[in-house]
Amino acid sequence: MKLNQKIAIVTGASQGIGLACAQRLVREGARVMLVDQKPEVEQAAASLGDAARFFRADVGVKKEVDAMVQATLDAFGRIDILVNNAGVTHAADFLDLEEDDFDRVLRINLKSMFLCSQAAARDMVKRGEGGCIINMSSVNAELTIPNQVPYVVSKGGVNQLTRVASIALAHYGIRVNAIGPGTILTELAKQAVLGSPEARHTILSRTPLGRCGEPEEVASIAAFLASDDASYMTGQTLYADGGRMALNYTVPVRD
Ligand SMILES: NC(=O)C1=CN([C@@H]2O[C@H](COP(=O)(O)OP(=O)(O)OC[C@H]3O[C@@H](n4cnc5c(N)ncnc54)[C@H](O)[C@@H]3O)[C@@H](O)[C@H]2O)C=CC1
Ligand SMILES: C[C@H](O)[C@@H]1OC(=O)[C@H](O)[C@@H]1O
Repeated sequence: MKLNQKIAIVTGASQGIGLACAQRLVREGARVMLVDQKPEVEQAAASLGDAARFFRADVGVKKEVDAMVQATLDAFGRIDILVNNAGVTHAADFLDLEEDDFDRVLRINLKSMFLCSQAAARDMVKRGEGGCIINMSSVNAELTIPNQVPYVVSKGGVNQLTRVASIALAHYGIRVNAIGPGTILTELAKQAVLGSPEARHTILSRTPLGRCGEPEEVASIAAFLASDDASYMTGQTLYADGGRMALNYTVPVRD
């Protein structure tokens, strides 16, 4: 139980990687505020028992982020860990992409992480006992998917936000790191890149471990980064992608 009595916020926690992170942090002894815009977040929190609460918010809206932080302080009295996980994608070719779609993805995937980090860090600084922020980036911070322009742009920004926030907050004992998953078996990936056998084959042909990842294999990294086992790590992005998805290298796909 490496996170005994720590208080965590996990955004995008109704399903997928976020829910897996909340489950693992609870297993490690933390108490967790699950945050999501979807009503399913209530059921997700209920599945975790007394160690969890829920708050519905659009984390790309400052007013709702401030309310999320206040609700966490009201419920648990402090914030030790923030997992910025909420994210969306939008598929469109560069020349067809609409401004509103670009803005929406950047607001949710990148601006939200700034808003949540600033709001949580202000409480951590006030309390003077340090803290930990974990941003959910992606291999797509470095590997481009041509028809997912705002997604790859947002994830590149997440890596830089992680670095700049880590420098700004180090003096206060607040560590800021990111996780860069490869293709993980969630609704997002199923809709974005796993929609056909051909698409799945393409991804697996560039994945040396020969399979997509499970949400729990990302959650274990979040639990590590949140714990004192990572006490000397800040400003880093840890990739969990089954082996770098190299552009020209392919591996035999084991069906
Ligand atoms: N699934 C994958 O292959 C990979 C996912 N990621 C990242 O992991 C994170 C989680 O992704 P998945 O679990 O796959 O997605 P998902 O689509 O299964 O779950 C995302 C959750 O975030 C919530 N959400 C979306 N916009 C929100 C907002 N404005 N406010 C609050 N909640 C919001 C959704 O309601 C949903 O419950 C995302 O940041 C994604 O970019 C990164 C690499 C790979
Ligand atoms: C939306 C992407 O295609 C999905 O999320 C990621 O970051 C991985 O590249 C997945 O394929």
